[in-house]
Amino acid sequence: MKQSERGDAAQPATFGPGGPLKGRAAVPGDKSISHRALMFAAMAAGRSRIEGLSEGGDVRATAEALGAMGVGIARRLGGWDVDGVGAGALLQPARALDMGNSGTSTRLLMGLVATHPIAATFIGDESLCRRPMDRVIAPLSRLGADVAASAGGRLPLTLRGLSGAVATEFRLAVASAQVKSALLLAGLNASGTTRVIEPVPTRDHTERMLKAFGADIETGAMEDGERLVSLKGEAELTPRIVAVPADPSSAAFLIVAALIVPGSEIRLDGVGVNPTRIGLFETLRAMGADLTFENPRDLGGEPVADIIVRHSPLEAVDVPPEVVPAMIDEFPIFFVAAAFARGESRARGLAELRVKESDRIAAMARGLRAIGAKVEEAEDGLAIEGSGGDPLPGGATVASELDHRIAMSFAVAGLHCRQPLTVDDMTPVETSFPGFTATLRALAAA
Ligand SMILES: O=C(O)C1=C[C@@H](OP(=O)(O)O)[C@@H](O)[C@H](O)C1
Ligand SMILES: C=C(OP(=O)(O)O)C(=O)O
Repeated sequence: MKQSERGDAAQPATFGPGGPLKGRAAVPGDKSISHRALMFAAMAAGRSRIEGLSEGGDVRATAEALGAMGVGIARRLGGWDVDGVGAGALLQPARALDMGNSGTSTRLLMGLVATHPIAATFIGDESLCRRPMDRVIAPLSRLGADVAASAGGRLPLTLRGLSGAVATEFRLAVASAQVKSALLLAGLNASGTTRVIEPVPTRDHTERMLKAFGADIETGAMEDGERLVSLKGEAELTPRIVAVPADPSSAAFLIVAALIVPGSEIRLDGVGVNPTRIGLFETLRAMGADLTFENPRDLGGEPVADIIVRHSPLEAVDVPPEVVPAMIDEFPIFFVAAAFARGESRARGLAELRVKESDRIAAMARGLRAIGAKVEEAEDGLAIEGSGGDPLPGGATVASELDHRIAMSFAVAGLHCRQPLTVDDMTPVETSFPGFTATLRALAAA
């Protein structure tokens, strides 16, 4: 069920001190890669097969929207078959596309619709309706798409695309893989070459997967160090088999849980370790984490490894600004790790966190203070004085604010508090990590 349909059935849950975390856990398929696998398979004429797809609410929103535009998507024998229509062949949806809680679904699908001669209305839950869409509306309008949005460039909005768009060059104003990907998706059905210049590199799953689907795409560094992605339009993608790695952003919660609970040692197999995604793992290592990658290998163009992590005393760290894009979704759980480290950790340059599923700077500062951590909030970051490995007091109820990553971060923090804490609503977790609470409890009970 998407959050926009859910009503008010909040599910509070309590997390408290218990035993060390031990054993292995399965981590769901990468959410970013899953969205892209569905969309590129939709743009390839013929049947593709996806193994390991995320089955959380966000990726289901993408699948249902593509289904409403004529793409055949069915779960068979533990994987997903996608009957793609080819670039340019999406059909006019008969109903509004419900994006639930998912920014990636919204922005990437807006890109796809922009170069199809159809009109689509995008709706979403309360959290998604607060998030800025101007960052895609403005460049897609340059391609000729017509967008009627709610105040402030927000959802609900209706986007009318066109066929025969002429490709152009874009320079990203915000470091955003979603904007980059929206423009490349639009470029698939434009004539000529789409060029996207990124001043700061962001996750590159779109580039890797488009290449694997047979697109004519090139990436390279420009003289000033900026990154340029060029994609030839009117692309004919070839259907293929896609294997989706386990999501490093989901693995992050289990990893930090094992690091902060004394005596823990866990193993997570087949996790994506794409360099544009592992800023948190590098930062944790710099803090002293015993975190190793075994059996590094390639899975359909994406690097993966088995991750072994053991409880470790953590030292405070200043997160270097250049690492921020590679750990953009991991700041909530990084702040939890910092709250148990020795010394003051600082991270700045995080203004984007204020426009995610919640204002993640404010939500984390409030919740961490409520459980007894010392936190100083800045407009674009946080400073946290850690406990030096001691448990925090806990004993409070914290708000997940329609944000899966806030909910999971406090669930983990509760494992090393003196008094159990309550997360007021765990339902948002279903968007990216169905079964998270059971997975965490099984590791702690092993
Ligand atoms: O492209 C993607 O799949 C994503 C990019 C990031 O968003 P931005 O591009 O808006 O930073 C990230 O926060 C989001 O969870 C997924
Ligand atoms: C920001 C996130 O996702 P999205 O933008 O797709 O809602 C996230 O998963 O942390």
